Amino acid sequence: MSILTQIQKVQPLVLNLANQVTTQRVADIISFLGASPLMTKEIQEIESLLTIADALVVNIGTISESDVPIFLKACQLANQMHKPIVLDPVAVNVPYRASVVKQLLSAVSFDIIRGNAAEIAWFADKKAVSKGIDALELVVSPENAKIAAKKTGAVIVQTGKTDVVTDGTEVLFVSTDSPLFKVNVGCGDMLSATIGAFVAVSDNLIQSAYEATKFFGEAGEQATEQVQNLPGGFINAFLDEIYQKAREAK
Ligand SMILES: Nc1ncnc2c1ncn2[C@@H]1O[C@H](COP(=O)(O)OP(=O)(O)OP(=O)(O)O)[C@@H](O)[C@H]1O
Ligand SMILES: Cc1ncsc1CCO
Ligand SMILES: [Mg+2]
Repeated sequence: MSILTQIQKVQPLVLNLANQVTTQRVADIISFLGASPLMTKEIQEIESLLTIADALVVNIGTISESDVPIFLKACQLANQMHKPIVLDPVAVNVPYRASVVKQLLSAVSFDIIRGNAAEIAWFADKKAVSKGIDALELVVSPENAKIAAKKTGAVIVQTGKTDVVTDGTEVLFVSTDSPLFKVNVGCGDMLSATIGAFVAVSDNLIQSAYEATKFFGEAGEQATEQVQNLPGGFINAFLDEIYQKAREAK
């Protein structure tokens, strides 16, 4: 049974510490995939929510100092409960965010880290050109992704024109031609949530990360074929593709 079919069967609960920009899109894609999204910002309920959750997706996109305790507690409890964690280290190249992620890395094991080329370069201790949430480096470096995987112990999904998925040894590639992914803010956040839904029903980290990334890219290519080269139409066509492809897997 494919991981996508397994999602339709189990309808896993994906718990999100989401950012304030793309919360709705992240909830939508989890729901359209056949899984169940839940967002929280309340530390007092994090233990009970993790008890019923199948995976945790942690996105630092709009993190502030008062959020750090819930991020730490959620991740530590998820580790204790053996629930998989996906980290989206939005703009980790910015110093404050780097200090938060260092704090998390010292206390927590992440199962999967999904970021753009500049964000993944940070985990590999390599210099990279970025501007806020955007990677400005066009060269795909499987080397950085492999180093990041070895340093963190996580499966790394490094996105760009070609996506690289690696556990530090095995390296898998996903190449899809959907340039409007770059224009629509939050496609990275949506991919991290998609990976969360896949890993929620599979113990195989690299396989779930790869299949989620491939599925996401293929839906993007099919959406591109349907719309004029405009971002608004693309995002709706893309979400509809996700929904249809997920239902076909039933
Ligand atoms: N130049 C590109 N051409 C085609 N697809 C791309 C390109 N860059 C990224 N993508 C795709 O866009 C999706 C999101 O990856 P991206 O690297 O833009 O994440 P991100 O920078 O974290 O995005 P965001 O912060 O807006 O959520 C992935 O599926 C990736 O394959
Ligand atoms: C634009 C933006 N700013 C913080 S998070 C976010 C969405 C992309 O991750
Ligand atoms: Mg991002």
